[in-house]
Amino acid sequence: MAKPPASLSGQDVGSFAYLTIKDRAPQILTKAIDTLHRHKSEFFEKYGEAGVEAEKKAISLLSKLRNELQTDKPIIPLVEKCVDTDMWNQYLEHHQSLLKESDETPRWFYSPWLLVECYMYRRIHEAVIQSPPIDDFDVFKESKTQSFFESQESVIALCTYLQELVRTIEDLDENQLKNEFFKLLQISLWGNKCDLSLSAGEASSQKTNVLNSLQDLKPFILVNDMEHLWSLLSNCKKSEKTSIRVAIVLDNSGFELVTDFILADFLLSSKLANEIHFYGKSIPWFVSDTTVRDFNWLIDQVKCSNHKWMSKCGVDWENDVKMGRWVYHDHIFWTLPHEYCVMSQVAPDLYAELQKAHLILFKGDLNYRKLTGDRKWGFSIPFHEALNGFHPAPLCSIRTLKAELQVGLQPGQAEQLMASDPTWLTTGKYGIFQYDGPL
Ligand SMILES: O=P(O)(O)OC[C@@]1(O)O[C@H](CO)[C@@H](O)[C@@H]1O
Ligand SMILES: [Mn+2]
Repeated sequence: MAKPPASLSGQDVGSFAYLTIKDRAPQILTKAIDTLHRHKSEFFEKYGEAGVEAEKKAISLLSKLRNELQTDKPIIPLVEKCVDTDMWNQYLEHHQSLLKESDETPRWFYSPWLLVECYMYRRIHEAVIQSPPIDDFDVFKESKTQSFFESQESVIALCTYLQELVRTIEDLDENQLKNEFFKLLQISLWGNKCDLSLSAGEASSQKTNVLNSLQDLKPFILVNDMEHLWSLLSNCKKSEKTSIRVAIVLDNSGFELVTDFILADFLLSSKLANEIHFYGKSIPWFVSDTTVRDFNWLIDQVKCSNHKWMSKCGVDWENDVKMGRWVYHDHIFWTLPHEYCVMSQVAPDLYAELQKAHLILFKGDLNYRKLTGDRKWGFSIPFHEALNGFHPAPLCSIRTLKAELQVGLQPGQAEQLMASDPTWLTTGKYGIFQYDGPL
């Protein structure tokens, strides 16, 4: 197989990668510092003077990190011993060894964007865990919570819609069921517009009822493989398999996670699946990504709502978890900088787990970058080729475009988009359902 193309990187001045490292990353660090500041009295109340000292330490570590980034210093190894520290440091060494010839060292604006961006979030985590007793503080929790509360109206609309649908689901014919499936897939796609790292942690929520906008948003779906997903799951259902397992590799908490839960609930209620396995992050990640705490917090919030249908959803979802129909997993691989084509070597247990699924849905932009290695692929090379050997089970990326990377387009499609909207790759305005697997 030909060598894959070069990685996206901050070396390309003016590129989205470059601008993310130059502008968005320092803003995210500043916001994290500010959040710690604002919680000072809370730390004091909880831990006394030790809490205040810890807050100072975490802030000084984050300020140092911001300075390293802004002055393009070498990427240094992690120091605090954790389950993933050796793997991280080995990966950094590996990158160092690739550069031996040229006398370079891995640096913020020089190394692959995927590596340095993941590294920044891993260093934020290191700063916090090096600062006990506040070492389990999530600097992004507030933004995630805010994005959920600001989307309340949409959440209520979706929960009400779902409850009505589930009540009459037995009466739907094949075609109606398929239409509902497509609707909820699109809700989950557009839910991905609401991530917080693109807006540098500023509010990003869903204020309008997205159900009413689906028709208008259709032209913005650049690759639409929803039919394949329907064929796959409806054939599984017809073959009366004892278990149909769908894996959802989660992205953002808040509104997007609600849309994923709505889809998951529908998959079970329609018997298109009978087990949903969710994969989340084990540490705070890319501002808004879902951790187990966010997962449980959200179900709790939905349950405690005083809106009848919203709270019914929360009760059902909590029950799905209790009964093992919904299973949450985390694995350190999701917060390593590796592209997914090396998962079978780096995390064979996770790869084997994913192989058990009949379908894997990968939510969001970062998952797409890792699926395709975050490389400068041509716009029309096949998705299968960009996956570079990563085929644990039939899979589909559900993502709005927020990075200068897209494969599998029709010849001429990218050129047309570029002419009509030069920002098409990075604003989250366009989306895809891109499938790879047997047809
Ligand atoms: O994975 P998500 O939540 O859809 O997006 C993550 C993201 O905002 O982070 C990076 C910018 O910092 C971009 O790759 C991408 O747009
Ligand atoms: Mn995200």
